[in-house]
Amino acid sequence: MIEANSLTKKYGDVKAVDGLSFEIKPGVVTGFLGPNGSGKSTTMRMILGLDAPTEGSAEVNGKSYAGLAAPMHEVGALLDAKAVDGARSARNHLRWVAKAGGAGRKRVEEVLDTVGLTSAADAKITGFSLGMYQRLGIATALLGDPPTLMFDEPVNGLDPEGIYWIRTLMRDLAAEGRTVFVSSHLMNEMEETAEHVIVIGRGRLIADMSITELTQGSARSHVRVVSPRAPELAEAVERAGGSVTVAEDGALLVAGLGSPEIGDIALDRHIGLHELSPRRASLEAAFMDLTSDSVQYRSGGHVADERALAETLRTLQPEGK
Ligand SMILES: Nc1ncnc2c1ncn2[C@@H]1O[C@H](COP(=O)(O)OP(=O)(O)OP(=O)(O)O)[C@@H](O)[C@H]1O
Repeated sequence: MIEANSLTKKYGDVKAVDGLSFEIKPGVVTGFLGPNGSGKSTTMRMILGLDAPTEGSAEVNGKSYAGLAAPMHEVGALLDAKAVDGARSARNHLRWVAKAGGAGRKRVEEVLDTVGLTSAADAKITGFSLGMYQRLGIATALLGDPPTLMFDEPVNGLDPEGIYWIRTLMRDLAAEGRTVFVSSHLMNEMEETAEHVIVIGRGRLIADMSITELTQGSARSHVRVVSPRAPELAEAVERAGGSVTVAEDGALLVAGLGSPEIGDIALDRHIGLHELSPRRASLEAAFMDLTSDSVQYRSGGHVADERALAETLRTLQPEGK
């Protein structure tokens, strides 16, 4: 569990983090989404006691970081994967950290295995690829077998295989009941990894909600239906309260009713279905809907203003889009 209460950090006149309050719960991966420079790293550093808040506070498992008796066994973090002594081997680096934090040599071998670095464990770290650095950073975070984990942009610069590996690991760690808090500046990345998102812009909270909540509420979520008796089905679906539009290929796009209801309507009338597929709005589209709502909306007790949201959205698109 991680808790931030009115967390604020000023660097001179710049408010890097501005009154952030949130609670990160165990058992799910929570994404921390915000454009570059929005204050994600600073927030994580304050949670880890590496930066002092100007105002407010942060707690890990109910205590401030400084109050944790055995920090390595309470929270593990990957902030900057390259911040290690490259002259050492991965095994020696981990042994050194383990000794300092109170973990045994057996645990070092376990984490090397978890991250797939056993065969490279005795090579000098300097020769590592970025992906291997990330794996080593994750191994270090896991050393104390902590219930809370934080990863700052862990997939940056990784190839698809590395990204897939990290995503799976995070979900597995959350499924074990751990608190997993992971930052990214890309919306599509978070959509694949997290169940819940905290979105910030310019150091301020913009949204704090589950991805399902966000996307199911979006008008862009619909069910795609293909049937040889489409017009008849469309009429029945509309009578049942669904709204239907027809795609270019003749498929019905139904909003307002779920697949089970549409399937039952078709069955009652003995109408054949060739396709019945729920299409969830993308996280990106759902956020667009929020902006176009033109009203301010509340999240986590904070009011997000439209301009901040629109500005944040613009910078959260996948690169090259
Ligand atoms: N030590 C520092 N001194 C002065 N300004 C800082 C310092 N650290 C961060 N900042 C500023 O605080 C703001 C937030 O930075 P931060 O690194 O927390 O953002 P971020 O969301 O993690 O972005 P990125 O993904 O680029 O790291 C930025 O404007 C940054 O320039």
